[in-house]
Amino acid sequence: MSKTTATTVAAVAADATVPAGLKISVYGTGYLGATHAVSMAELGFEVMGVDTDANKVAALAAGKVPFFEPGLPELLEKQLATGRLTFSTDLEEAARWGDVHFICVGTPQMKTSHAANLGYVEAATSTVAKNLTKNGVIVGKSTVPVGTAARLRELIAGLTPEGVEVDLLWNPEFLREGKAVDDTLHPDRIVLGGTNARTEAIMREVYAGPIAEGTPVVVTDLPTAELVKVSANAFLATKISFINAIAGVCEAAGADVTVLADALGHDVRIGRQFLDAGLGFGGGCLPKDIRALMHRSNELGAYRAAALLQQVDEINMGQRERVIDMTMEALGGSVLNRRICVLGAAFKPLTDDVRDSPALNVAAALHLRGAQVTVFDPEAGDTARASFPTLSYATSAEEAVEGTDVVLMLTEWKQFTSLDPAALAKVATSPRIIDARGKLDPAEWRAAGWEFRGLGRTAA
Ligand SMILES: NC(=O)c1ccc[n+]([C@@H]2O[C@H](COP(=O)([O-])OP(=O)(O)OC[C@H]3O[C@@H](n4cnc5c(N)ncnc54)[C@H](O)[C@@H]3O)[C@@H](O)[C@H]2O)c1
Ligand SMILES: O=c1ccn([C@@H]2O[C@H](COP(=O)(O)OP(=O)(O)O[C@H]3O[C@H](CO)[C@@H](O)[C@H](O)[C@H]3O)[C@@H](O)[C@H]2O)c(=O)[nH]1
Repeated sequence: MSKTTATTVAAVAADATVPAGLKISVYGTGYLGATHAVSMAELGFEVMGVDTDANKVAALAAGKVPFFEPGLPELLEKQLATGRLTFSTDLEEAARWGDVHFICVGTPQMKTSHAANLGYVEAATSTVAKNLTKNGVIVGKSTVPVGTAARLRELIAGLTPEGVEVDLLWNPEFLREGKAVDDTLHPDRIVLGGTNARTEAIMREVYAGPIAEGTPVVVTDLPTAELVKVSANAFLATKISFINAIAGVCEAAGADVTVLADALGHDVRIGRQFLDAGLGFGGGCLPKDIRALMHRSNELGAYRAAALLQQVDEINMGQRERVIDMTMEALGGSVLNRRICVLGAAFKPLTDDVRDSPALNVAAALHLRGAQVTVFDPEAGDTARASFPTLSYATSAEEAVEGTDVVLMLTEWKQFTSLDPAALAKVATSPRIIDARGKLDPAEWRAAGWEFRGLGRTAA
Protein backbone atom coordinates (compact mmCIF):
# COMPACT_ATOMS: atom_id res chain seq x y z
CA MET A 1 0.00 0.00 0.00
CA SER A 2 1.28 3.46 -0.78
CA LYS A 3 2.38 5.53 2.19
CA THR A 4 2.50 9.26 1.52
CA THR A 5 3.19 11.73 4.29
CA ALA A 6 4.58 15.24 4.08
CA THR A 7 6.12 16.24 7.35
CA THR A 8 9.12 17.94 8.88
CA VAL A 9 8.93 15.88 12.04
CA ALA A 10 10.88 12.64 12.12
CA ALA A 11 8.39 9.85 12.73
CA VAL A 12 10.77 6.96 13.17
CA ALA A 13 9.67 3.52 14.28
CA ALA A 14 10.96 2.54 17.70
CA ASP A 15 12.81 -0.55 16.42
CA ALA A 16 14.60 1.33 13.60
CA THR A 17 18.38 1.22 13.85
CA VAL A 18 20.83 3.66 12.34
CA PRO A 19 24.47 2.59 12.13
CA ALA A 20 26.67 5.00 14.07
CA GLY A 21 29.05 7.03 11.85
CA LEU A 22 27.29 6.33 8.54
CA LYS A 23 29.66 5.87 5.61
CA ILE A 24 28.36 7.11 2.29
CA SER A 25 29.47 5.94 -1.15
CA VAL A 26 28.46 7.93 -4.23
CA TYR A 27 28.44 6.16 -7.62
CA GLY A 28 29.01 8.63 -10.46
CA THR A 29 30.89 11.88 -9.90
CA GLY A 30 29.46 13.99 -12.70
CA TYR A 31 27.44 17.18 -12.24
CA LEU A 32 25.10 15.50 -9.75
CA GLY A 33 27.40 12.99 -8.04
CA ALA A 34 30.42 15.24 -7.45
CA THR A 35 28.18 17.87 -5.87
CA HIS A 36 26.38 15.24 -3.82
CA ALA A 37 29.60 13.63 -2.55
CA VAL A 38 31.10 16.96 -1.51
CA SER A 39 27.85 18.08 0.10
CA MET A 40 27.45 14.83 2.08
CA ALA A 41 30.96 15.39 3.47
CA GLU A 42 29.95 18.97 4.30
CA LEU A 43 27.02 17.49 6.25
CA GLY A 44 29.60 15.59 8.33
CA PHE A 45 29.71 12.11 6.81
CA GLU A 46 32.63 10.04 5.61
CA VAL A 47 32.20 9.87 1.84
CA MET A 48 33.79 7.92 -1.00
CA GLY A 49 32.96 9.14 -4.53
CA VAL A 50 33.56 6.56 -7.25
CA ASP A 51 33.42 6.76 -11.02
CA THR A 52 34.44 4.63 -14.00
CA ASP A 53 36.11 7.74 -15.50
CA ALA A 54 39.64 7.72 -14.07
CA ASN A 55 40.34 11.30 -15.26
CA LYS A 56 37.37 12.66 -13.34
CA VAL A 57 38.37 10.76 -10.19
CA ALA A 58 42.00 11.94 -10.45
CA ALA A 59 40.91 15.56 -10.89
CA LEU A 60 38.49 15.46 -7.94
CA ALA A 61 41.04 13.69 -5.71
CA ALA A 62 43.50 16.47 -6.59
CA GLY A 63 40.97 19.11 -5.58
CA LYS A 64 39.93 20.11 -9.09
CA VAL A 65 36.27 20.11 -10.11
CA PRO A 66 36.22 18.89 -13.75
CA PHE A 67 33.36 21.25 -14.67
CA PHE A 68 32.26 24.78 -13.83
CA GLU A 69 29.97 24.95 -10.80
CA PRO A 70 30.08 28.06 -8.60
CA GLY A 71 31.08 27.33 -4.99
CA LEU A 72 31.96 23.67 -5.56
CA PRO A 73 35.76 24.04 -5.88
CA GLU A 74 35.98 25.81 -2.51
CA LEU A 75 33.83 23.20 -0.80
CA LEU A 76 35.76 20.33 -2.43
CA GLU A 77 39.04 21.74 -1.15
CA LYS A 78 37.60 22.23 2.33
CA GLN A 79 36.22 18.70 2.54
CA LEU A 80 39.32 16.99 1.11
CA ALA A 81 41.28 18.73 3.84
CA THR A 82 39.07 17.20 6.56
CA GLY A 83 40.02 13.70 5.36
CA ARG A 84 36.32 12.73 5.33
CA LEU A 85 36.09 12.83 1.53
CA THR A 86 37.93 10.52 -0.88
CA PHE A 87 37.56 9.60 -4.56
CA SER A 88 38.36 6.29 -6.20
CA THR A 89 37.84 4.17 -9.29
CA ASP A 90 37.47 1.07 -7.10
CA LEU A 91 33.72 0.53 -7.42
CA GLU A 92 33.82 -2.79 -5.56
CA GLU A 93 35.73 -1.39 -2.60
CA ALA A 94 33.15 1.39 -2.25
CA ALA A 95 30.42 -1.27 -2.03
CA ARG A 96 32.30 -3.09 0.74
CA TRP A 97 33.12 0.16 2.56
CA GLY A 98 29.84 2.09 2.58
CA ASP A 99 26.58 1.81 4.51
CA VAL A 100 24.52 4.02 2.21
CA HIS A 101 25.21 3.84 -1.53
CA PHE A 102 23.93 6.70 -3.68
CA ILE A 103 23.45 5.96 -7.38
CA CYS A 104 24.19 9.20 -9.28
CA VAL A 105 25.19 7.86 -12.71
CA GLY A 106 23.86 9.19 -16.02
CA THR A 107 20.53 8.25 -17.64
CA PRO A 108 20.98 9.80 -21.10
CA GLN A 109 18.52 9.50 -23.96
CA MET A 110 18.96 6.30 -25.99
CA LYS A 111 20.54 6.86 -29.40
CA THR A 112 17.70 5.03 -31.14
CA SER A 113 14.60 6.16 -29.22
CA HIS A 114 13.25 8.66 -26.71
CA ALA A 115 13.67 6.17 -23.88
CA ALA A 116 16.23 6.66 -21.10
CA ASN A 117 19.35 4.50 -21.23
CA LEU A 118 19.33 2.66 -17.92
CA GLY A 119 22.49 0.67 -18.55
CA TYR A 120 24.64 2.79 -16.23
CA VAL A 121 22.12 2.65 -13.38
CA GLU A 122 21.81 -1.12 -13.73
CA ALA A 123 25.59 -1.56 -13.82
CA ALA A 124 26.25 0.62 -10.75
CA THR A 125 23.40 -0.94 -8.75
CA SER A 126 24.57 -4.46 -9.61
CA THR A 127 28.13 -3.63 -8.58
CA VAL A 128 26.94 -2.50 -5.16
CA ALA A 129 24.63 -5.49 -4.65
CA LYS A 130 27.25 -8.08 -5.66
CA ASN A 131 30.03 -6.68 -3.50
CA LEU A 132 28.26 -5.89 -0.23
CA THR A 133 29.87 -7.48 2.80
CA LYS A 134 27.48 -5.91 5.35
CA ASN A 135 23.88 -4.73 5.32
CA GLY A 136 23.41 -1.73 3.09
CA VAL A 137 20.98 0.75 1.57
CA ILE A 138 21.03 1.57 -2.12
CA VAL A 139 19.60 5.04 -2.75
CA GLY A 140 18.72 5.94 -6.32
CA LYS A 141 19.20 9.62 -7.15
CA SER A 142 19.48 9.40 -10.93
CA THR A 143 16.38 10.44 -12.87
CA VAL A 144 14.66 7.27 -14.07
CA PRO A 145 11.41 6.26 -15.77
CA VAL A 146 8.65 5.08 -13.46
CA GLY A 147 8.97 1.35 -12.81
CA THR A 148 12.78 1.29 -12.89
CA ALA A 149 13.30 0.96 -9.13
CA ALA A 150 10.93 -2.01 -8.87
CA ARG A 151 12.91 -3.76 -11.63
CA LEU A 152 16.19 -2.94 -9.88
CA ARG A 153 14.85 -4.55 -6.70
CA GLU A 154 14.30 -7.76 -8.63
CA LEU A 155 17.74 -7.49 -10.19
CA ILE A 156 19.59 -7.09 -6.89
CA ALA A 157 17.59 -9.81 -5.14
CA GLY A 158 19.49 -12.36 -7.21
CA LEU A 159 22.90 -10.74 -6.74
CA THR A 160 23.31 -9.95 -3.04
CA PRO A 161 25.61 -12.36 -1.12
CA GLU A 162 23.91 -14.63 1.39
CA GLY A 163 23.58 -13.25 4.91
CA VAL A 164 23.65 -9.64 3.72
CA GLU A 165 20.51 -7.51 3.60
CA VAL A 166 20.08 -4.70 1.14
CA ASP A 167 17.20 -2.27 0.70
CA LEU A 168 16.67 -0.06 -2.32
CA LEU A 169 14.79 3.23 -2.23
CA TRP A 170 14.48 6.25 -4.50
CA ASN A 171 15.45 9.77 -3.49
CA PRO A 172 15.27 11.91 -6.67
CA GLU A 173 17.43 15.01 -6.97
CA PHE A 174 16.12 18.45 -7.93
CA LEU A 175 19.33 20.52 -8.01
CA ARG A 176 19.90 23.11 -10.73
CA GLU A 177 23.29 23.48 -12.34
CA GLY A 178 24.82 26.82 -11.37
CA LYS A 179 23.12 26.57 -7.95
CA ALA A 180 23.94 22.93 -7.28
CA VAL A 181 25.70 23.32 -3.92
CA ASP A 182 23.01 25.46 -2.37
CA ASP A 183 20.24 23.27 -3.78
CA THR A 184 21.89 20.15 -2.32
CA LEU A 185 22.56 21.58 1.12
CA HIS A 186 19.25 23.45 1.34
CA PRO A 187 16.77 21.56 -0.86
CA ASP A 188 13.13 22.64 -1.39
CA ARG A 189 11.97 19.14 -0.45
CA ILE A 190 13.32 15.67 0.19
CA VAL A 191 11.40 12.88 -1.52
CA LEU A 192 11.87 9.34 -0.23
CA GLY A 193 10.24 6.54 -2.18
CA GLY A 194 9.97 2.92 -1.05
CA THR A 195 11.42 3.25 2.46
CA ASN A 196 10.78 0.98 5.44
CA ALA A 197 11.22 1.97 9.09
CA ARG A 198 14.96 1.19 9.03
CA THR A 199 15.76 2.98 5.76
CA GLU A 200 13.55 5.98 6.58
CA ALA A 201 15.47 6.40 9.83
CA ILE A 202 18.78 6.18 7.96
CA MET A 203 17.70 8.73 5.36
CA ARG A 204 16.48 11.10 8.08
CA GLU A 205 19.94 10.76 9.63
CA VAL A 206 21.61 11.50 6.27
CA TYR A 207 19.47 14.61 5.78
CA ALA A 208 19.30 15.64 9.44
CA GLY A 209 20.85 19.04 8.58
CA PRO A 210 18.33 20.14 5.92
CA ILE A 211 15.44 18.57 7.91
CA ALA A 212 16.43 20.63 10.96
CA GLU A 213 16.20 23.73 8.72
CA GLY A 214 12.59 22.85 7.96
CA THR A 215 12.94 21.14 4.58
CA PRO A 216 9.76 19.11 4.06
CA VAL A 217 10.15 15.36 3.72
CA VAL A 218 7.73 13.52 1.46
CA VAL A 219 7.68 9.80 2.19
CA THR A 220 5.98 7.81 -0.50
CA ASP A 221 6.13 4.69 -2.66
CA LEU A 222 8.65 3.99 -5.41
CA PRO A 223 6.57 4.91 -8.48
CA THR A 224 5.38 8.18 -6.97
CA ALA A 225 8.94 9.19 -6.08
CA GLU A 226 10.18 8.38 -9.58
CA LEU A 227 7.29 10.31 -11.12
CA VAL A 228 7.64 13.39 -8.89
CA LYS A 229 11.03 14.03 -10.44
CA VAL A 230 10.10 13.77 -14.10
CA SER A 231 6.79 15.56 -13.52
CA ALA A 232 8.64 18.51 -11.97
CA ASN A 233 10.85 18.77 -15.05
CA ALA A 234 7.88 18.27 -17.37
CA PHE A 235 6.00 21.08 -15.62
CA LEU A 236 8.96 23.45 -15.91
CA ALA A 237 9.38 22.56 -19.58
CA THR A 238 5.66 23.10 -20.17
CA LYS A 239 5.80 26.52 -18.52
CA ILE A 240 8.67 27.56 -20.80
CA SER A 241 6.93 26.26 -23.93
CA PHE A 242 3.70 28.00 -22.86
CA ILE A 243 5.39 31.39 -22.69
CA ASN A 244 7.22 30.69 -25.96
CA ALA A 245 3.92 29.88 -27.68
CA ILE A 246 2.49 33.14 -26.31
CA ALA A 247 5.63 34.94 -27.54
CA GLY A 248 4.58 33.93 -31.05
CA VAL A 249 1.17 35.52 -30.48
CA CYS A 250 2.88 38.65 -29.10
CA GLU A 251 5.03 38.96 -32.23
CA ALA A 252 2.00 38.59 -34.49
CA ALA A 253 -0.08 41.04 -32.46
CA GLY A 254 2.59 43.66 -31.74
CA ALA A 255 2.72 42.92 -27.99
CA ASP A 256 5.81 42.52 -25.76
CA VAL A 257 6.19 39.12 -24.09
CA THR A 258 8.69 40.35 -21.48
CA VAL A 259 6.17 42.87 -20.09
CA LEU A 260 3.41 40.27 -20.38
CA ALA A 261 5.49 37.73 -18.40
CA ASP A 262 6.14 40.28 -15.65
CA ALA A 263 2.42 41.01 -15.45
CA LEU A 264 1.54 37.29 -15.35
CA GLY A 265 4.18 36.72 -12.69
CA HIS A 266 2.48 39.05 -10.22
CA ASP A 267 -0.24 36.43 -9.90
CA VAL A 268 1.12 34.21 -7.13
CA ARG A 269 -0.76 31.25 -8.60
CA ILE A 270 1.40 31.62 -11.73
CA GLY A 271 4.69 33.09 -10.47
CA ARG A 272 7.35 34.81 -12.59
CA GLN A 273 9.93 31.99 -12.66
CA PHE A 274 10.31 29.94 -15.85
CA LEU A 275 8.40 32.53 -17.87
CA ASP A 276 11.45 33.86 -19.74
CA ALA A 277 10.52 33.53 -23.38
CA GLY A 278 13.29 32.96 -25.90
CA LEU A 279 15.42 30.23 -27.36
CA GLY A 280 13.87 27.62 -25.08
CA PHE A 281 15.20 24.92 -22.82
CA GLY A 282 18.18 22.66 -23.26
CA GLY A 283 20.73 20.95 -21.02
CA GLY A 284 21.29 17.44 -19.73
CA CYS A 285 17.88 17.23 -18.02
CA LEU A 286 14.70 18.89 -19.32
CA PRO A 287 14.87 17.70 -22.96
CA LYS A 288 15.79 14.09 -22.24
CA ASP A 289 13.49 13.84 -19.23
CA ILE A 290 10.37 14.99 -21.08
CA ARG A 291 11.21 12.61 -23.92
CA ALA A 292 11.70 9.68 -21.55
CA LEU A 293 8.40 10.55 -19.86
CA MET A 294 6.71 10.75 -23.27
CA HIS A 295 8.08 7.31 -24.11
CA ARG A 296 7.07 5.81 -20.78
CA SER A 297 3.59 7.40 -20.88
CA ASN A 298 3.01 5.80 -24.27
CA GLU A 299 4.19 2.43 -22.93
CA LEU A 300 1.73 2.78 -20.06
CA GLY A 301 -1.11 3.85 -22.37
CA ALA A 302 -1.23 7.36 -20.87
CA TYR A 303 -1.46 8.92 -24.32
CA ARG A 304 -2.67 12.39 -23.26
CA ALA A 305 0.46 13.07 -21.23
CA ALA A 306 2.56 11.88 -24.16
CA ALA A 307 0.68 14.15 -26.59
CA LEU A 308 1.04 17.16 -24.29
CA LEU A 309 4.78 16.62 -23.93
CA GLN A 310 5.17 16.14 -27.68
CA GLN A 311 3.72 19.66 -28.14
CA VAL A 312 6.02 21.04 -25.44
CA ASP A 313 9.03 19.53 -27.22
CA GLU A 314 7.91 20.75 -30.63
CA ILE A 315 7.33 24.32 -29.43
CA ASN A 316 10.75 24.22 -27.79
CA MET A 317 12.61 22.96 -30.84
CA GLY A 318 10.65 25.44 -32.97
CA GLN A 319 12.26 28.32 -31.07
CA ARG A 320 15.68 27.27 -32.40
CA GLU A 321 14.26 27.28 -35.96
CA ARG A 322 12.71 30.68 -35.28
CA VAL A 323 16.10 32.18 -34.35
CA ILE A 324 17.72 30.66 -37.44
CA ASP A 325 14.93 32.13 -39.60
CA MET A 326 15.25 35.53 -37.88
CA THR A 327 18.98 35.52 -38.58
CA MET A 328 18.41 34.72 -42.27
CA GLU A 329 15.78 37.46 -42.42
CA ALA A 330 18.09 39.99 -40.74
CA LEU A 331 20.74 39.22 -43.36
CA GLY A 332 18.41 39.52 -46.34
CA GLY A 333 17.52 35.84 -46.77
CA SER A 334 20.90 34.05 -46.74
CA VAL A 335 23.72 33.60 -44.25
CA LEU A 336 26.19 32.26 -46.82
CA ASN A 337 29.62 33.75 -46.16
CA ARG A 338 28.18 36.21 -43.68
CA ARG A 339 29.95 36.67 -40.36
CA ILE A 340 27.86 35.80 -37.33
CA CYS A 341 28.78 36.33 -33.70
CA VAL A 342 27.16 34.00 -31.18
CA LEU A 343 27.27 35.15 -27.57
CA GLY A 344 26.81 32.09 -25.37
CA ALA A 345 27.47 28.36 -25.79
CA ALA A 346 26.34 26.90 -22.46
CA PHE A 347 22.70 25.76 -22.25
CA LYS A 348 22.18 28.47 -19.62
CA PRO A 349 24.38 30.91 -17.66
CA LEU A 350 26.57 29.84 -14.71
CA THR A 351 27.52 26.47 -16.19
CA ASP A 352 29.94 25.08 -18.77
CA ASP A 353 27.46 22.34 -19.67
CA VAL A 354 26.73 22.26 -23.40
CA ARG A 355 24.58 19.12 -23.46
CA ASP A 356 21.72 19.85 -25.88
CA SER A 357 22.61 23.54 -25.78
CA PRO A 358 20.13 25.61 -27.81
CA ALA A 359 22.87 28.20 -28.43
CA LEU A 360 25.28 25.70 -29.96
CA ASN A 361 22.48 24.07 -31.90
CA VAL A 362 21.72 27.42 -33.58
CA ALA A 363 25.43 28.23 -34.06
CA ALA A 364 26.09 24.85 -35.72
CA ALA A 365 22.99 25.09 -37.95
CA LEU A 366 24.05 28.53 -39.21
CA HIS A 367 27.59 27.25 -39.79
CA LEU A 368 26.19 24.37 -41.86
CA ARG A 369 24.27 26.91 -43.94
CA GLY A 370 27.56 28.53 -44.93
CA ALA A 371 27.95 31.28 -42.33
CA GLN A 372 31.25 32.05 -40.61
CA VAL A 373 30.27 31.66 -36.98
CA THR A 374 32.36 32.89 -34.06
CA VAL A 375 31.26 31.85 -30.57
CA PHE A 376 32.18 33.30 -27.21
CA ASP A 377 31.17 31.94 -23.82
CA PRO A 378 32.78 32.98 -20.52
CA GLU A 379 33.01 29.39 -19.20
CA ALA A 380 31.88 26.92 -21.86
CA GLY A 381 34.51 27.59 -24.56
CA ASP A 382 36.36 24.31 -23.95
CA THR A 383 33.30 22.07 -23.64
CA ALA A 384 31.79 23.72 -26.73
CA ARG A 385 34.99 23.24 -28.76
CA ALA A 386 35.08 19.57 -27.76
CA SER A 387 31.53 19.06 -29.11
CA PHE A 388 31.65 21.46 -32.09
CA PRO A 389 35.30 21.75 -33.17
CA THR A 390 34.43 23.25 -36.57
CA LEU A 391 33.10 26.52 -35.10
CA SER A 392 35.47 29.42 -34.34
CA TYR A 393 35.89 30.50 -30.74
CA ALA A 394 36.81 33.97 -29.50
CA THR A 395 38.34 34.86 -26.16
CA SER A 396 36.08 37.86 -25.42
CA ALA A 397 32.69 39.22 -26.42
CA GLU A 398 34.36 42.21 -28.09
CA GLU A 399 36.64 39.95 -30.17
CA ALA A 400 33.63 37.85 -31.22
CA VAL A 401 31.62 40.90 -32.24
CA GLU A 402 34.42 42.50 -34.25
CA GLY A 403 33.60 42.64 -37.95
CA THR A 404 30.38 40.62 -37.73
CA ASP A 405 27.22 41.17 -39.74
CA VAL A 406 24.90 40.14 -36.94
CA VAL A 407 25.23 39.39 -33.21
CA LEU A 408 23.10 36.67 -31.62
CA MET A 409 22.69 36.77 -27.84
CA LEU A 410 21.81 33.15 -27.11
CA THR A 411 22.81 32.57 -23.45
CA GLU A 412 22.08 35.38 -21.02
CA TRP A 413 25.38 35.54 -19.09
CA LYS A 414 25.46 38.70 -16.97
CA GLN A 415 28.48 39.95 -18.88
CA PHE A 416 26.39 39.91 -22.09
CA THR A 417 23.33 41.56 -20.60
CA SER A 418 25.56 44.33 -19.21
CA LEU A 419 27.43 45.00 -22.49
CA ASP A 420 27.65 48.64 -23.56
CA PRO A 421 25.75 48.88 -26.88
CA ALA A 422 27.42 52.15 -27.86
CA ALA A 423 30.96 50.80 -27.41
CA LEU A 424 30.07 47.55 -29.18
CA ALA A 425 28.48 49.34 -32.15
CA LYS A 426 31.94 50.67 -32.99
CA VAL A 427 33.41 47.18 -33.54
CA ALA A 428 30.52 45.49 -35.37
CA THR A 429 30.57 45.89 -39.18
CA SER A 430 26.78 46.26 -39.21
CA PRO A 431 25.24 46.80 -35.79
CA ARG A 432 22.45 44.21 -35.88
CA ILE A 433 21.49 42.14 -32.85
CA ILE A 434 19.03 39.36 -32.13
CA ASP A 435 18.29 38.98 -28.43
CA ALA A 436 17.05 35.41 -28.17
CA ARG A 437 16.76 35.52 -24.37
CA GLY A 438 14.69 38.67 -23.88
CA LYS A 439 17.23 40.22 -21.55
CA LEU A 440 18.37 43.32 -23.45
CA ASP A 441 16.58 46.66 -23.53
CA PRO A 442 15.51 47.26 -27.15
CA ALA A 443 15.22 51.04 -26.64
CA GLU A 444 18.78 51.29 -25.31
CA TRP A 445 20.26 49.21 -28.14
CA ARG A 446 18.26 51.01 -30.83
CA ALA A 447 19.34 54.37 -29.39
CA ALA A 448 22.97 53.24 -29.75
CA GLY A 449 22.39 52.58 -33.46
CA TRP A 450 21.59 48.87 -33.42
CA GLU A 451 18.99 47.15 -35.56
CA PHE A 452 17.31 45.11 -32.78
CA ARG A 453 15.20 41.99 -33.02
CA GLY A 454 13.84 39.94 -30.14
CA LEU A 455 11.60 36.91 -29.75
CA GLY A 456 8.10 37.89 -28.74
CA ARG A 457 8.78 41.55 -29.27
CA THR A 458 7.86 43.99 -32.00
CA ALA A 459 10.21 44.07 -35.00
CA ALA A 460 12.73 46.86 -35.52
N1 LIG B 1 22.99 17.52 -13.85
C1 LIG B 1 21.98 17.87 -13.09
O1 LIG B 1 21.72 19.06 -12.85
C2 LIG B 1 21.06 16.84 -12.50
C3 LIG B 1 20.13 17.22 -11.51
C4 LIG B 1 19.24 16.27 -11.01
C5 LIG B 1 19.27 14.97 -11.49
N2 LIG B 1 20.18 14.64 -12.46
C6 LIG B 1 20.21 13.25 -12.92
O2 LIG B 1 21.37 12.67 -12.34
C7 LIG B 1 21.95 11.70 -13.19
C8 LIG B 1 23.40 12.06 -13.48
O3 LIG B 1 23.42 13.26 -14.21
P1 LIG B 1 24.77 14.10 -14.41
O4 LIG B 1 24.36 15.37 -15.03
O5 LIG B 1 25.54 14.12 -13.13
O6 LIG B 1 25.53 13.16 -15.47
P2 LIG B 1 27.09 13.11 -15.81
O7 LIG B 1 27.20 12.52 -17.15
O8 LIG B 1 27.70 14.45 -15.53
O9 LIG B 1 27.68 12.11 -14.72
C9 LIG B 1 27.44 10.74 -14.72
C10 LIG B 1 28.72 10.04 -14.23
O10 LIG B 1 28.47 8.65 -13.99
C11 LIG B 1 29.66 7.94 -14.29
N3 LIG B 1 29.36 6.51 -14.42
C12 LIG B 1 28.80 5.83 -15.45
N4 LIG B 1 28.68 4.53 -15.14
C13 LIG B 1 29.16 4.36 -13.87
C14 LIG B 1 29.27 3.26 -12.98
N5 LIG B 1 28.85 2.04 -13.32
N6 LIG B 1 29.81 3.46 -11.76
C15 LIG B 1 30.24 4.69 -11.39
N7 LIG B 1 30.16 5.78 -12.19
C16 LIG B 1 29.62 5.62 -13.41
C17 LIG B 1 30.14 8.61 -15.58
O11 LIG B 1 31.49 8.34 -15.85
C18 LIG B 1 29.87 10.08 -15.23
O12 LIG B 1 30.99 10.70 -14.63
C19 LIG B 1 21.02 11.67 -14.42
O13 LIG B 1 20.05 10.69 -14.22
C20 LIG B 1 20.38 13.04 -14.40
O14 LIG B 1 19.16 13.06 -15.08
C21 LIG B 1 21.08 15.52 -12.95
O1 LIG C 1 12.20 31.00 -17.92
C1 LIG C 1 13.03 30.18 -18.35
C2 LIG C 1 13.79 29.35 -17.48
C3 LIG C 1 14.68 28.44 -18.04
N1 LIG C 1 14.84 28.36 -19.40
C4 LIG C 1 15.76 27.37 -19.97
O2 LIG C 1 15.46 26.10 -19.43
C5 LIG C 1 16.62 25.29 -19.37
C6 LIG C 1 16.73 24.61 -18.04
O3 LIG C 1 17.00 25.53 -17.01
P1 LIG C 1 17.13 25.07 -15.48
O4 LIG C 1 15.92 24.34 -15.12
O5 LIG C 1 17.49 26.26 -14.69
O6 LIG C 1 18.39 24.14 -15.61
P2 LIG C 1 18.84 22.70 -15.10
O7 LIG C 1 20.10 22.88 -14.35
O8 LIG C 1 18.80 21.81 -16.30
O9 LIG C 1 17.76 22.21 -14.02
C7 LIG C 1 16.59 21.46 -14.35
O10 LIG C 1 16.90 20.09 -14.51
C8 LIG C 1 17.52 19.47 -13.34
C9 LIG C 1 17.89 18.05 -13.72
O11 LIG C 1 16.79 17.20 -13.70
C10 LIG C 1 16.55 19.55 -12.17
O12 LIG C 1 17.14 18.92 -11.04
C11 LIG C 1 16.21 21.01 -11.89
O13 LIG C 1 15.27 21.08 -10.83
C12 LIG C 1 15.62 21.63 -13.17
O14 LIG C 1 15.36 23.02 -12.97
C13 LIG C 1 17.79 26.20 -19.72
O15 LIG C 1 18.16 25.95 -21.07
C14 LIG C 1 17.22 27.60 -19.58
O16 LIG C 1 17.83 28.52 -20.47
C15 LIG C 1 14.07 29.16 -20.24
O17 LIG C 1 14.19 29.08 -21.47
N2 LIG C 1 13.20 30.06 -19.68
